[in-house]
Parts: sequence; C-alpha cells; structure tokens
Amino acid sequence: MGIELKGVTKRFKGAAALDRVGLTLEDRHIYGLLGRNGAGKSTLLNLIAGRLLPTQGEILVDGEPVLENDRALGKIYCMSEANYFPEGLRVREIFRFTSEFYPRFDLPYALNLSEKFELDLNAKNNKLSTGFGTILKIIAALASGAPILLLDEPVLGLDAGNRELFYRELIQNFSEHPRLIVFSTHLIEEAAKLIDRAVIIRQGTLILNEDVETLLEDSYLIKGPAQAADRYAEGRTVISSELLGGLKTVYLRGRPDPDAFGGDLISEKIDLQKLFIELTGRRKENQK
Ligand SMILES: Nc1ncnc2c1ncn2[C@@H]1O[C@H](COP(=O)(O)OP(=O)(O)OP(=O)(O)O)[C@@H](O)[C@H]1O
Repeated sequence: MGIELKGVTKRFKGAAALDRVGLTLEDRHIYGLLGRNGAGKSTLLNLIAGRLLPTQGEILVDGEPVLENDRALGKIYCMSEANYFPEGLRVREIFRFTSEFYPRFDLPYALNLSEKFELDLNAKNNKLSTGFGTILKIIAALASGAPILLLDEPVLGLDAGNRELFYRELIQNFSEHPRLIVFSTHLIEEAAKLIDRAVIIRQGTLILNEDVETLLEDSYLIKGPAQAADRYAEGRTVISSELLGGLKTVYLRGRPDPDAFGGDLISEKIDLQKLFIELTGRRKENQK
C-alpha cells in the first residue's frame, strides 16, 4: 500500500523539473519532502495528485495508475499553495464543499480545529490573511479523511504558535488514523520532530529516501587538522567537507571509527538540517 513512482520525468519547455525519479512512499509513515528552492518538490506532489502529467514514467497509488483514475485520486488529498477553493465561499461552506469530494470528511473535527486555531467560520476564504488561508487549507486536509495527505509547505505564513499547534494536531491525527502523509517544508529543524522518513530532492533528482533515525545514526562529522582528516576520510563515504583555516570538517556516512582518529580528530553527530545542507550543496567557495 502506498505510492510508487517509476522513472518519472517532468519537463517544462524542455527543462527537466524532475528527472527519472523512482520512489516508493509507504502507508503509515510521515515523510518530509525536502529540497532547496526550485528542486522539484511541488512538481512531485502535483504529479502524484494528478494535477500535472508526467512527461515520462508512471505513478501508482496502491498499485493502480493514478492518471484519470477517480478511485486512486479519491484516496489523495493534496494541499498546495494555490487556492483551489471557489472564491467567495465562507469557511463553513468550504467544509461542506470539501465533504462533497471526500465523503469521509469529518465536520465535527474540522469545527473543533477551527476553534483551536481561532478560524472564523463565517469569514470568506478569499478575505482571509495568508496565515488563516493556510490554516483553512490545513484543516480541510486533516479533516478530509483521505488515506493519503500531500501537504505542500503547510506551515507557509503560520506564526510559531500556530506551527506548533499544527505539528501537535498532525501527530494526533496520525496516531488516531495512521495514513500516508507527505509534506514539504523548508523548516527542517521543526519537521525533524515529526517526520519518520526523509525524501531529499536535488535539482530534480532523488538523492535520498531513508528512515530519519537510521539516517542520523548513520551520519557523522569529524574535525581536525586537514592532513589527519584527509587520511581518515580516505576510502570512507564522504558527503562533503569544508576547510576553515587549517581546520577541516568532513561529513561522512557510516559510523565513526575512533581507533582511526589518531588523537588529532574529534567526531560529532549531525542533525537533519545540517545533513540536508551538506547533501544538497553548500556555497561553492567553502567546499574543499
Ligand atoms: N508550470 C511551470 N512552468 C514552467 N516551469 C515550472 C513550472 N512549475 C515549476 N517549474 C520549474 O520546475 C522547477 C521545480 O519547481 P518546483 O516548484 O517543483 O520546486 P520546489 O522544490 O517546490 O521549489 P520551492 O521550494 O522554491 O517552492 C523550477 O525550476 C521551476 O521553475
């Protein structure tokens, strides 16, 4: 059960926004879809949701092709920055509108969330502030009852308090109704607390799809004199490195081997945000 992308390429006027992506997303996991600006995250989510056609490749939902397949598409709720609600409808009317497409829409839950986020049920959706516009979309997604939630930058424009509330509600929702949730975000430190899998895209190419805990256990840095660091790094899986003065930092996959430190090196763990930066490219002038 889940989503499968097979050799998916999407070109816009010749330029590949996604290039031969093969990816499996399994049910009952929360995926963080990470990538720098323009990496292809929204394109990926829109392809899965059937809003874009792949130039090449195939997308399956629970084993069925998603294209023009109402049954497969009906399993997916995709929240994106673009507003797909009819203009001028009030919040409570949006909930009714959503329930027409998602028969398992949970209205009492949507009303309860609206109260928690202090969203005015009588406000017209096109008159909402950026943050409340996002809140409306989040609530419609969480209450949709869809077994697959695709959330494209769901915290865009939310203040810190509302982001915390959203993360809490998302975890609560997931623990009561485990499903497949994929959300893209640039706030990696915050996302690290709730995602269990990380998918990283770099310039249209999938570079990683891993369990976050394993990924962090299996990555580290070593720091020390350049020569000692280079000697240690030889033959190991290096993600990246940087040189500052005579001090070299090398980011690696695997487990540290203190026996090989030679007294000159120290090792440290890496957090998800740092790892993301090293995997997706730092400024060129600092690379060595
Ligand atoms: N409709 C479109 N027409 C032409 N090019 C597009 C279109 N949509 C996306 N692109 C291009 O595809 C690439 C990937 O864009 P996409 O929006 O998927 O990236 P993203 O990872 O979501 O970026 P961000 O984090 O900045 O939102 C970019 O180069 C973008 O300019």
